[in-house]
Amino acid sequence: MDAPFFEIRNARVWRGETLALDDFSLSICAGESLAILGPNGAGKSTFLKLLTGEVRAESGRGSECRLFGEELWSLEELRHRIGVVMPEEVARFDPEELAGDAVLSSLRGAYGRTKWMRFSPADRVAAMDAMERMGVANLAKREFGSLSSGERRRFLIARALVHQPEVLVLDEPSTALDFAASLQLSGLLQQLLEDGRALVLVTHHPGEIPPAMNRVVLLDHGKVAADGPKKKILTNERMKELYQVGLKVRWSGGWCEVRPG
Ligand SMILES: Nc1ncnc2c1ncn2[C@@H]1O[C@H](COP(=O)(O)OP(=O)(O)OP(=O)(O)O)[C@@H](O)[C@H]1O
Repeated sequence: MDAPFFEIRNARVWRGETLALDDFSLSICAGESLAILGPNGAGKSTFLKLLTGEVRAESGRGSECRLFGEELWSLEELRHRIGVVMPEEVARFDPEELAGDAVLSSLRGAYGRTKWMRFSPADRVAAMDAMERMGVANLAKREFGSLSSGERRRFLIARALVHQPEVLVLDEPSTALDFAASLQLSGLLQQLLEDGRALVLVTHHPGEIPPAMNRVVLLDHGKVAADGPKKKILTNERMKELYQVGLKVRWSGGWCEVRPG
């Protein structure tokens, strides 16, 4: 059987002087998808940084943190095995550069600026394939800065997919998207799940969790507050406890709707 993609036990993670994750335990199987929710400051980004190797858990005290079964890993290897999509990456591209180069440059670990880079025909096919999967191949020759926010977000996902990663990690992917673009994005994530792609989705909005994603983990004050099938986890009572306001949860066709209640 494959080693779990991610396994952490009894871990503490410090961000500066703040204990961001405490007594933190979580396991994600290879190929498994899940959504992570929690209030501001709950530790979601810190958890993502653990997944991508950007921060490390405190050693000792019986704690353990393994990625792909290993306690030690190289960031270079992780970058190929885990595709990460962070909306703030958009700001790293020259707006005048071709959108397709945003995807190609990912193969060299760069953000655009492909002028002096060499790419093989196979690289170009891989980039085109990733853009086609995201429905943006026809925009490859447009300037990156001329794209809508939703189109740019699709290019970011194509950038991550070009490495054929084992898992795609998305940090609040609908940030700053309008209503229609964020609905389209959720549909796109549903499609990726249906194609067998493993996703780890960090979001503030339960309504963005695609129907094909069943596991939900709630974080609160640096700890796992709940973990399980979404219909058991996203309940009126639990949402009220977590966000300290009355909320009503409804389900429709596998999508979650949360209203004041
Ligand atoms: N670089 C840092 N230095 C000091 N403290 C930090 C740093 N980054 C995060 N923290 C603190 O760690 C805690 C967890 O932060 P984190 O960003 O992981 O939460 P989050 O759930 O992603 O929040 P949000 O929903 O607001 O993005 C917070 O108390 C935060 O202030």
